[in-house]
Amino acid sequence: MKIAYLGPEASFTDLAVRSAFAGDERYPYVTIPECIEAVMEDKVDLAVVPLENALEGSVHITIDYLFHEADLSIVAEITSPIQQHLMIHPNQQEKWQDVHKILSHSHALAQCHKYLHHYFRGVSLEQTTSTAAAAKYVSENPEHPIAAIGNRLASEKYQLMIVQDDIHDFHFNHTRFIVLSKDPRNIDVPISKSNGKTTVMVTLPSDRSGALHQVLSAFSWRNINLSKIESRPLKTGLGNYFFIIDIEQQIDEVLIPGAIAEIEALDCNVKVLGSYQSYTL
Ligand SMILES: O=C(O)C(=O)C[C@]1(C(=O)O)C=C[C@@H](O)C=C1
Repeated sequence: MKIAYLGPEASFTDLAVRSAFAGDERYPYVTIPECIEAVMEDKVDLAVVPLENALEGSVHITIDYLFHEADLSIVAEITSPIQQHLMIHPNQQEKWQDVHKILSHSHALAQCHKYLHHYFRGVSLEQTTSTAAAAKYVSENPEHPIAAIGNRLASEKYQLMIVQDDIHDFHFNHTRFIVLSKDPRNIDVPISKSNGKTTVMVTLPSDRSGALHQVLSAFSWRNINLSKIESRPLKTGLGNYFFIIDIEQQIDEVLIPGAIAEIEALDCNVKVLGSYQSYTL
């Protein structure tokens, strides 16, 4: 299979793809929308993109793109531990504490916020398209006093030196990656499997009091466990939102379809993004 991922090589997304799809062909793309479009345009079979980090929360571009732009299904979820390290070009080894700029993905910078505030106050932070893109940039600019934040594979791949390891602010740092496909299908990944999940996106009728409460009741009285609900702007005006809801079980024949039918009868719009297995690295 051909698999698009947020690259370049040695991003955290690449690490997840290497573990879950060891024998498959990997195709790096610069941005998350480019990965998603590669599936829509049949350039690849699947795309793997980040969805949520335990410290920094959702990757909004992924959620928004799936709601507004793409008609794809989530076919698997891969949760991976995330360890962030500070790395520099070996030419800058002596002066690593005096770097002028630190580059990384916005989520990685946020995961190390306390560390950066404490040790690199006043140093400019620059966002890159991924942690691996930051490492690659540092390796291509050996004369600049700059550093990147990323994983160990990136330091090896781009021949950088790790000067501080495990700089993420909280020990429990995990990211959920989703596997996207044009058709709902079963993807079997040779890593440890936990319970299945279903993700839906719900739009409420405008201006009806209690609508969200009624949506949640449709799940609650059926004893369907939810693990996440988050609102995102509909982009039609202030105060207009859609909701992304994670259900802690795979779609069945009765309970979830029943809840969806009840929610639709309330004039809500429901889109099932996927019903899939959850894997943990
Ligand atoms: O930049 C990378 O290496 C990515 O794969 C992206 C990403 C993210 O979007 O959250 C993935 C995992 C980490 O949480 C940091 C960055």
